[in-house]
Amino acid sequence: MTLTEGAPAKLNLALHVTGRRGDGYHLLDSLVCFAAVGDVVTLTPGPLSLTIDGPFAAGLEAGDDNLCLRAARLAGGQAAIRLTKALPVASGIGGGSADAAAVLRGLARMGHPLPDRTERLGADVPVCLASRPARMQGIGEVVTPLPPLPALHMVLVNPRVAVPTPAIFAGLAQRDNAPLPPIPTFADADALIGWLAGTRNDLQAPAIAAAPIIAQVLDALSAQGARLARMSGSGATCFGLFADAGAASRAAAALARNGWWAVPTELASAPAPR
Ligand SMILES: C[C@](O)(CO)[C@H](O)COP(=O)(O)OP(=O)(O)OC[C@H]1O[C@@H](n2ccc(N)nc2=O)[C@H](O)[C@@H]1O
Ligand SMILES: Nc1ncnc2c1ncn2[C@@H]1O[C@H](COP(=O)(O)OP(=O)(O)OP(=O)(O)O)[C@@H](O)[C@H]1O
Repeated sequence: MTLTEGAPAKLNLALHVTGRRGDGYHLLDSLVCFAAVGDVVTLTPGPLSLTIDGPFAAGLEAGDDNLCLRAARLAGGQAAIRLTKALPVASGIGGGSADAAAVLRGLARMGHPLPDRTERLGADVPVCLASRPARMQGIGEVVTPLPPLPALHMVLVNPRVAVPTPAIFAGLAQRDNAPLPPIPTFADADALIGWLAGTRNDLQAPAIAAAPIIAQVLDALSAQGARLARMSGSGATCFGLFADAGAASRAAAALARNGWWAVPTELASAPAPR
């Protein structure tokens, strides 16, 4: 029996860095949601193994360090894992964490309980396990589910530059920023976009310093009519929020002409409850 689990892209709609722990990890306060685009993981009972295919398979090794295998070992699960990699690697949308979470969800369906402290696999793994809108705090291990968000028409854009997360945190000029303002229940996309305007991604400035093309991506999203354009995670993927699905599709087609990965999408539907 083969199980399939989606591994949707994680988006940090807002990301404030509020401090740093003694071990160097940063304290975060983030509004996280998930997009309808993502990797796909299938699990077939049997000895542990991993094969990778899909458009971004070439950027990734299937060795012991792969987060799919690390997740399976942490859960004590045995399965032949197939990862179809649709998300660019090291791009701020949680690809590896989403894959690890999908493996853990699949193994849970096969009877292997979820391990404790999944943030050891990656700071984004706890929020990716839920794969639904949430506030993420601590270093990523404190996940508070939120009510469903209003429908969003989005474009994700990656200029095909891999950005290593540690270097971006190291480039922060200030580490003790204010937390997010209180998160209301948003009546519609206008209300959400209005609230987001009062928030930031604190990693955006150091990421632009490391990879200036990110500023071009943000400008290009705005020029295509995005009502809000911002970077996700530690970059380099940026998202734009658009008025409707047609506007998002037209913007993605125009941005793809730069040779960038540019996909129109919407919010993911949440995975079935376990
Ligand atoms: C930036 C975010 O994408 C926001 O959602 C995540 O916090 C990063 O999550 P991730 O890629 O799963 O990160 P990890 O693989 O756990 O950490 C990579 C590196 O990023 C830095 N790191 C990560 C998370 C965090 N809260 N503080 C950090 O300082 C650390 O140097 C760490 O060694
Ligand atoms: N299954 C996997 N998918 C992607 N990257 C993986 C995977 N397993 C291990 N990695 C390694 O993890 C690193 C981070 O990749 P990932 O795509 O998770 O970053 P990211 O999109 O920046 O994530 P985040 O938003 O959580 O910071 C890469 O350098 C990659 O080599």
